[in-house]
Amino acid sequence: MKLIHVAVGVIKQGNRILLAKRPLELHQGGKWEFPGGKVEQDETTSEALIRELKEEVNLDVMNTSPMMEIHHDYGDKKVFLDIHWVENFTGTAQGMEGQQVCWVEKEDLQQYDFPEANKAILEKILS
Ligand SMILES: Nc1nc2c([nH]c(=O)n2[C@@H]2O[C@H](COP(=O)(O)OP(=O)(O)OP(=O)(O)O)[C@@H](O)[C@H]2O)c(=O)[nH]1
Ligand SMILES: [Mg+2]
Repeated sequence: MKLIHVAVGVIKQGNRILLAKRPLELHQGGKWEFPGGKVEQDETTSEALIRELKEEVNLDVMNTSPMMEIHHDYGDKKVFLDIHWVENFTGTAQGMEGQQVCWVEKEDLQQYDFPEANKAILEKILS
């Protein structure tokens, strides 16, 4: 099975984190996620994330910093999530692909339904 390298951004503004809802037709559709997407050839994780965050939520990101890496096997798909903190950006978040986005207080994150692989990310954010 192919391994998918994904750049994932935990976008932070004060005590709030940006979440986006995955479109129903996609893998893990209907769940909330941290915005991001596949890393393409010849791109660093940070470059991929900066590109994806512009495309998906219209934010202009200056830089990102590594937070953690997660390998997860969904059975139908294997993912390598390369997660970065994103704290330096400008613009107003909006779902450019019609997806819902929202800023959520850290303490309220556990009320949202995330893909299985995201458990460890939540623990890290709350630690
Ligand atoms: N962006 C993002 N992807 C996540 C998270 N957690 C998680 O398991 N994933 C998985 O990472 C994979 C890559 O997501 P993606 O947005 O780049 O790709 P996609 O499903 O849109 O596929 P496509 O671009 O081929 O249509 C998906 O299988 C998704 O389920 C997360 O928090 N954020
Ligand atoms: Mg994506």
